[in-house]
Amino acid sequence: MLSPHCDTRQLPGEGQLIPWCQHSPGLDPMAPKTVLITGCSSGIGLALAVKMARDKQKRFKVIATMRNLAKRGSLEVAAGAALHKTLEIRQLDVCDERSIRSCITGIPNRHVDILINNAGVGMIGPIECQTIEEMKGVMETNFFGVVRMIKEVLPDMKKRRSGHIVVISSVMGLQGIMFNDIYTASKFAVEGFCESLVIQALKFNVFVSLIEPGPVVTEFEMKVYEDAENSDYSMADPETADMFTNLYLKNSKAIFSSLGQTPNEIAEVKELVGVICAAKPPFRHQTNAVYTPMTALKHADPTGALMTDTFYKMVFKYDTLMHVSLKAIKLIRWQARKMKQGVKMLGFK
Ligand SMILES: NC(=O)C1=CN([C@@H]2O[C@H](COP(=O)(O)OP(=O)(O)OC[C@H]3O[C@@H](n4cnc5c(N)ncnc54)[C@H](OP(=O)(O)O)[C@@H]3O)[C@@H](O)[C@H]2O)C=CC1
Ligand SMILES: CC1=C(/C=C/C(C)=C/C=C/C(C)=C/C=O)C(C)(C)CCC1
Repeated sequence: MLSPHCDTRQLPGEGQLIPWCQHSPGLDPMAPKTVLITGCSSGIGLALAVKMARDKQKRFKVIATMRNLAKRGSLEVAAGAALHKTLEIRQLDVCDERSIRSCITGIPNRHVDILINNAGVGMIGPIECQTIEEMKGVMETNFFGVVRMIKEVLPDMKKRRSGHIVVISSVMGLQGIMFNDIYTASKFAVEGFCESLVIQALKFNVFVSLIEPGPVVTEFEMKVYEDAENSDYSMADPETADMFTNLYLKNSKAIFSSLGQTPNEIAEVKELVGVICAAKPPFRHQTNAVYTPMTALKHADPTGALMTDTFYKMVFKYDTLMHVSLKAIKLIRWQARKMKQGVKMLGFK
């Protein structure tokens, strides 16, 4: 019989049911795993921290970190009874090595089973209007933030011959989107770094997984739109400035409203928690099946022509058709959600 901490869910692409506790052979399978998550003041980090801390099988002890502890209120409320039981809140700024070291050193035996690199910032707009310092800021958080965290925990994981490093990347880690040049570059950097590291890590029984969400409705979206509203576009030529404000922003809002997932959907069992608990965690996992055909364009044609032609036409030629399709997708997803709610209310799983 399996222990109560073993999970036999069948994950997509897996042919057999495997108990998750085989993930760390040699360790007490009953002991909860210590999970450290960065950027838990809002959005995906907060949702995931709560989901894991409130796990019915009590498989996790969550160290939910944030750079500014004054923002802990929402997490404390959402965690409810899990606070100080299966969830602790700690300060950690991924741009500050001392803050990282002090947080990790404060954990008994520096023992982190699962590291979830979630902290990140967005940046949109024409590059003519962004300073190199601002661009470096995005790389500092999204790329070097991940590198700093992994450098701190990997040696311990290697010694223990066990561990899982999860990185919240993005579909923009796979494919560029206009006016997201620097953000995309930061996520490509993360993907390249992890793709190189994964093989060496595997030799030490340490898994690396990249999670690639499409648009998720969080403060991330609000922050980039707010920045966009307050930015000065006089450094860009009028055609580029107009393309960004009147074409990109309009299209992006439509994409978020039709394809956007909620942070809770990302944290849901078959998404992040499913990947984390898999016996053999996948290296890459996209969370939004509706968005996946878009990223597939790149792999279908290595010359890049299929992807660039399609995106060019979507933006500049078939704008109206794209909006009609997005509205149809929004309606279908709304109906699917309602049906799911109805099924839940009737008491079916
Ligand atoms: N929303 C989306 O559409 C998508 C988001 N992602 C990725 O998901 C991750 C989470 O974003 P999301 O939840 O959407 O956005 P949120 O803005 O809601 O959350 C981002 C979190 O990162 C934190 N953070 C930023 N800088 C630092 C830092 N230096 N040190 C520690 N924490 C920091 C923020 O803290 P603070 O409150 O202090 O700013 C916040 O807690 C990011 O990596 C993002 O790139 C990927 C695909 C899509
Ligand atoms: C797909 C697509 C578009 C926009 C996609 C967006 C806006 C994706 C956002 C993803 C996010 C926010 C990821 C975060 O990491 C355009 C350019 C409007 C038109 C062409 C096709």
